[in-house]
Amino acid sequence: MHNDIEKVLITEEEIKAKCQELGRQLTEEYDGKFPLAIGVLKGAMPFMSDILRHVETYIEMDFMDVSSYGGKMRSSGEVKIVKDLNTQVEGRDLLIIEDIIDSGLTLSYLVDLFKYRKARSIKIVTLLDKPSGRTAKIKADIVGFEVPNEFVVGYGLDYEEKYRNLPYIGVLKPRIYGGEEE
Ligand SMILES: O=P(O)(O)OC[C@H]1O[C@H](OP(=O)(O)OP(=O)(O)O)[C@H](O)[C@@H]1O
Ligand code: HPA
Ligand SMILES: [Mg+2]
Repeated sequence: MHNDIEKVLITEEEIKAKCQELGRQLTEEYDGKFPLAIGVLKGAMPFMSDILRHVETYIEMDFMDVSSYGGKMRSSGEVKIVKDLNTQVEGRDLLIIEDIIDSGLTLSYLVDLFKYRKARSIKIVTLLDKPSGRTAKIKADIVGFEVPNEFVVGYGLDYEEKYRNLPYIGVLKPRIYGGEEE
């Protein structure tokens, strides 16, 4: 698996330190508010698990499973709800947790949905931001790292459902996705 990676963009140590830093920031932001943290499956799972362990105030967790890439490298443009929340969001302070904002289509769909459901406030924390991929008008409130215009894998992010369990963020060798070898 590690042999499929051409280069590491963000190391395991850098991710750990960032989760600590952002967790502290969220503790200050949400102290006394009991927000609902919403993890966007499947990609946000490792980041959500690591960042929330550094949030030292009451927080509720729920999950939404949406998919638009279907394991591929380009968004289908259509966001599908695979699993909805179990929690009512009306009047709640929401914290959406994402692994990456690329085109922004997933998050703009979710933000619209939660506004329609009358959330009190909506904030977004994302581990990665790829501004060059953006087609929808959406911005995260908290960003871990900015990444270049490359397809990245690891720490939740997949290519054809593989590599989510890598502890770092990297770029695949071109032969893995059928490109030219370097
Ligand atoms: O900004 P966008 O272009 O919408 O891309 C970001 C979304 O795409 C990926 O999810 P995907 O649909 O691949 O589902 P997954 O998390 O199950 O891999 C990623 O986890 C984000 O949720
Ligand atoms: O760069 C990416 N990698 C993996 N999944 C993704 N979903 C949106 N962008 C990406
Ligand atoms: Mg995916």
